[in-house]
Amino acid sequence: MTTVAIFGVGLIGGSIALCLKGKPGITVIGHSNRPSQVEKYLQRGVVDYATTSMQEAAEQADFIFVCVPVGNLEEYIEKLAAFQLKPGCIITDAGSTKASVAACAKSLDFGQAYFIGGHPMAGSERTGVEAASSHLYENAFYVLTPDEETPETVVERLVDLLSHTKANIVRVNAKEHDEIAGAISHLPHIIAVSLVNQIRGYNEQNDLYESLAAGGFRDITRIASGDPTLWRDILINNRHVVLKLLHDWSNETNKFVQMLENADGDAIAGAFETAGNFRSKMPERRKGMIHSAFDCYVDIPDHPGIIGKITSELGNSLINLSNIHIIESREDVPGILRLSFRSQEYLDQAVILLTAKGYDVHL
Ligand SMILES: NC(=O)c1ccc[n+]([C@@H]2O[C@H](COP(=O)([O-])OP(=O)(O)OC[C@H]3O[C@@H](n4cnc5c(N)ncnc54)[C@H](O)[C@@H]3O)[C@@H](O)[C@H]2O)c1
Ligand SMILES: O=C(O)C(=O)C[C@]1(C(=O)O)C=C[C@@H](O)C=C1
Repeated sequence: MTTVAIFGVGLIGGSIALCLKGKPGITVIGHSNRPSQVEKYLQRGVVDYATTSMQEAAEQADFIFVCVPVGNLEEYIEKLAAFQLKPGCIITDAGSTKASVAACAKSLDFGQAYFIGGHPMAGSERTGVEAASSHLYENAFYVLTPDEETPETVVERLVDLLSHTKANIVRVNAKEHDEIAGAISHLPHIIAVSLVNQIRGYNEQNDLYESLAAGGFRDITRIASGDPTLWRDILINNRHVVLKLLHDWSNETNKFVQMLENADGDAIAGAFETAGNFRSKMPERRKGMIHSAFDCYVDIPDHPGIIGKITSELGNSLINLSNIHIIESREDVPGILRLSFRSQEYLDQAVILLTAKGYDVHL
């Protein structure tokens, strides 16, 4: 039996738990300091067992996932080093930054246990176990940052366990990870927040700004609704990288200032063309890179006409679909349909309708 302990059963930890729970030979233990949370994990069926004792969860684990906010990672890793961990136990984390946690782990003595940094490149602006989904990591990239001293067999054991997430595992150096994550995740969050705050200022004088904001504004600003504490921690932790990126960003926006001052239409069109070409080359299936704003996943049994039936049910109830995508269908699992909507309202209506009609719907 393989025992997996998860510290921080929120969006990310809860989704890992859901990927692993019920798989042959795997038991999932969830930990929270708060008894009410422990109760909740059990009630929602996210874990097999839950406890408020960190030591109890850690000492029986073969794998430990630390999925707490970046600002609390080091304190958790330090506590783990004080326990009698099982020989061969693998500790990993899910933090959005990797260099500082890797340095912290390196400074500790885990006995015969190992630490390998991790970061699933998928998530959402939502938090908490309520937002967890067994489909979150499907087709996304999942970064591991083993160092040169981590034995290959140990990395392979973790990769093997993570195959249940259906993510693509990639190995990246921790420092390089932080530079890239800074550019493709941390900087976009800052841009989204600054943009929303700029418009919020105009809206104070005239609330038509808010009313007229349509697809473009909503698409680029969804991530501005991320958890403030979580993002505070990420940005402070990776501030040296992010500061350099903001400097480059300022140069990019200055190019637009110049192009507009010069009314240089060719340069403006050229900027859109270059960006469009690059973006269109990003494969759609890479959920971690680009994913639609309001998605749900429906398990579809292998019946002819089932997709038409689902879309008709939605159409009959005037629920507008913005996209539909069949995620690979394999012999051992039912097919999965990804349904995308333009608003949270349509998504909520679709989930209620399809669940009432007996479909298995996941967020
Ligand atoms: N949100 C994303 O899109 C995303 C994606 C990839 C990785 N991550 C990383 O995963 C980790 C967890 O993020 P999440 O989105 O699951 O957040 P979340 O708020 O949904 O979950 C955090 C969990 O940690 C627990 N926790 C334990 N100690 C805590 C403390 N002192 N303060 C606050 N919470 C504490 C919370 O109870 C909760 O269960 C973070 O390190 C984050 O950087 C997030
Ligand atoms: O899709 C989102 O809402 C996310 O914010 C996910 C996202 C990202 O920026 O892409 C956020 C933080 C992570 O560490 C990894 C993924």
